[in-house]
Amino acid sequence: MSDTTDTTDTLVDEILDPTRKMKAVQAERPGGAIAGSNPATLEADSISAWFGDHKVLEGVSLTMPARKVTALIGPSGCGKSTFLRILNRMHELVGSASLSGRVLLDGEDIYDRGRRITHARRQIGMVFQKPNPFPAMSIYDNVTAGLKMSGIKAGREDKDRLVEECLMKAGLWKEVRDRLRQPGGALSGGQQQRLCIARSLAVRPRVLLMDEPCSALDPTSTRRIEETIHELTDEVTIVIVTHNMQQAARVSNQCAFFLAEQGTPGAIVEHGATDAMFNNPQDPRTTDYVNGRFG
Ligand SMILES: Nc1ncnc2c1ncn2[C@@H]1O[C@H](COP(=O)(O)OP(=O)(O)OP(=O)(O)O)[C@@H](O)[C@H]1O
Repeated sequence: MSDTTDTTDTLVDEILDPTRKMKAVQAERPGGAIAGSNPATLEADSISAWFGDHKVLEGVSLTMPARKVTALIGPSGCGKSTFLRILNRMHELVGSASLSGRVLLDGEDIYDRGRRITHARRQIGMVFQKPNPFPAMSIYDNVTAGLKMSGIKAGREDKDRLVEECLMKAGLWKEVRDRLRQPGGALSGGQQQRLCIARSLAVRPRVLLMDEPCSALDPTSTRRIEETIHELTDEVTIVIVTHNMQQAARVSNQCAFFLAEQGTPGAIVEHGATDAMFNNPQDPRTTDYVNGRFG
């Protein structure tokens, strides 16, 4: 067996058994390391962001604890999606975009010089507003597509196990197990979104970012995704942008309320436990927003 195959097999084993990698990492580097595969705490420290000269975020600091769901709420244009995209280095894909501040994944700055962008993206996955499976690709290949993009090769048996595991976690296995070779594009919108979640999980992210994942879905599919979010909290830290206050209340442990007032950059007005944000907010602007008085 070649060295390449050994490395590949190890990576696949790590994907299938996250504790294996963590034990190895912890043995090598006491105190933990960025390369682990367990849910991580994500911390934004004084994040400001620009598109060209237009400052869209100002001094945003927020801790998103491991194994918790954090909801980002606020009216349109206040910078929630920009903030989310900063959390996995997607903001820098826009030519005019810039930022200041730090994003710490279990204490390690993903923007440190020398940290590869692909490393951050693999550990911090993203599910988008509109389900975006590869439509002509089979359900099975959609799930394993992330492996290929991350340069991870796997044998058939390992892939089979991984596909089943990820589809189970995404709550889709029972619906598709008899038609894994059918195209991803043939699924319903809600099923496609769960397929995208399964695809994200296949590279064993430590954090999953979700940008309005239910806004294109009907109420039943929305419920199903919310159940999936609940079931995933032991697997991955979740940060979700949502305009739906009931959804924020149902799925999140904590909320951060963003606002961009009168042409000023977006900032966090208030954040805290979801119960407190909805039932006992400290800022009158939060009270108005969560009660649907604006936005
Ligand atoms: N690619 C871009 N180029 C230039 N400006 C942008 C770009 N993307 C977002 N903006 C601007 O940044 C600000 C924040 O936008 P962002 O999409 O982050 O807000 P949001 O709170 O997520 O809004 P929504 O809830 O409507 O999705 C807005 O003023 C928007 O016009």
